[in-house]
Amino acid sequence: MNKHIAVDIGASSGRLVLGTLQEGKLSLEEIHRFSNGFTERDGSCFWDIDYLFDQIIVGLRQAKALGITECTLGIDTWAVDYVLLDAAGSRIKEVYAYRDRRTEGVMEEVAAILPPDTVYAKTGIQQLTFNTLYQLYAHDRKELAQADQILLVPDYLYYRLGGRKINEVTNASTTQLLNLQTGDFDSGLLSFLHLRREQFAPLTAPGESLGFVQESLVRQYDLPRCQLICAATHDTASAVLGVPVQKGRSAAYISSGTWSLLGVELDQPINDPKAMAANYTNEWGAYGTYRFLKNIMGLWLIQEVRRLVGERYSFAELARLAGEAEGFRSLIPCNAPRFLNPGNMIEEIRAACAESGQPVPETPGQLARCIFDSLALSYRSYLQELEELTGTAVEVLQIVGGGANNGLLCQLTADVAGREVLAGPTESTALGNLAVQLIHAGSVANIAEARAIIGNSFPMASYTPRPVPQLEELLDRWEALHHH
Ligand SMILES: Nc1ncnc2c1ncn2[C@@H]1O[C@H](COP(=O)(O)OP(=O)(O)OP(=O)(O)O)[C@@H](O)[C@H]1O
Ligand SMILES: C[C@H](O)[C@H](O)[C@@H](O)C(=O)CO
Ligand SMILES: [Mg+2]
Repeated sequence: MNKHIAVDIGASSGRLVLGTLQEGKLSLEEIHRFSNGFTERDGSCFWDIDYLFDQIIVGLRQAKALGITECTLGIDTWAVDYVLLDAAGSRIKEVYAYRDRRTEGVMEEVAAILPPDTVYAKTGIQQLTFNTLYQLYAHDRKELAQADQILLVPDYLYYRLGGRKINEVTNASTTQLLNLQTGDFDSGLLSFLHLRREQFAPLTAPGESLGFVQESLVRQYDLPRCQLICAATHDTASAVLGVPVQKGRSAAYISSGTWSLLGVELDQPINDPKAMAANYTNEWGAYGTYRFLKNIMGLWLIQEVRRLVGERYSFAELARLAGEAEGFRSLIPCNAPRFLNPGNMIEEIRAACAESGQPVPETPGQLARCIFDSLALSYRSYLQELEELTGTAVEVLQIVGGGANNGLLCQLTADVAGREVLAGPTESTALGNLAVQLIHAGSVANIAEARAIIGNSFPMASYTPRPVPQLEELLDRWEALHHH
């Protein structure tokens, strides 16, 4: 089979992308793109998982209409969120979105019972209020006890298509329940949650075949014959696979989308006390690697501003307006919990600026510039921490994902971080998803070859650092903001 389709569903949008490898070049054709997002109902936040499944079917029908009669298919989505199945394999409940406020205070409550350093030594996963560990702790215990199977979102979509129940390892690691030493769900953490191992599925690695899309679906919807290949189903794990390698230069990546995930790919985890104090994570990567990274609030900030000012402003337009606004006029501590899911992001940003005695952004351009300036300074700070924790200096920063299209943010990042930024591929997640399929098909030998092909197929934009006037003063302001 030489047709390969990546299903990449992020928190803000999803897409089905056809990958074609010809004479050493990989090309992408977007077959279907759709919006995604959670809705608030009676004070809770839910994803519409049936809508997402339906969009996959729509995309596959379009692939068939394009003449694709058979293909392989890989699925990746955002992390941590889960689906409960009953013994008949039916979904028990709506799928909570990780920005739901039910986990507020839970991390602290659990920390009073389970020492965080014990959990970090076991799992190496950063403390995020919405980790599956905390979501399950907050979940109704009776309902959890009824769950015959707990699948993460992409596992569930595979199950709906092919009937096979798995927990794919890269995404399973984001639950903060996988034990680095045993390579399985940690029995102590499961019993803390009153859960049994058999309520989870077999841990499965990227590259395994998961059978075919069920014949009943193929017939009912006139779909291609699809072999399901287990992708690196955490979208960030796929994004990292899609980052071209910089020969001879040490690089770090930023997977820049709803979140900005800044990190490096390691062969061994770093879960020592220093890494814990800096709240760096060791999410599992494909092929036995680890994604040593940090979650930064990311372009969620501008997504929310755009939602409020009106979607008549494209992201490109907001970046242009930001470019016309005064630089470093107002800054926000991007990773502060207040920005995780405020009712009104514009008011939250304005309040944060007012409270810290800074000019309050008024226009969309000023708001956007405040966000991009602040993200760039966040990247600089966390990059410095990353270098200290790994003991490796970073020469080049590779920004992939939708944020690679934001030239202003890429340039600001190069300026304040003082190193070259290489931007692209925008669709690194889909490319990493396809890479696993191509390796499974034997068309590509390994991930190193896949990354070389991606680098040769998708040119990257280079941003070299420009001098930042009064940089020292600006960094002092940035520091003060975090101790405000
Ligand atoms: N032309 C553009 N100019 C500026 N910013 C852009 C442009 N195109 C996309 N973006 C930025 O990219 C973001 C979307 O990135 P991306 O498509 O990687 O996210 P996603 O895959 O939908 O979600 P997730 O991050 O959850 O995977 C938008 O929020 C926007 O800020
Ligand atoms: C909630 C997760 O940290 C988040 O989804 C991030 O890991 C991700 O998947 C970004 O797309
Ligand atoms: Mg994405």
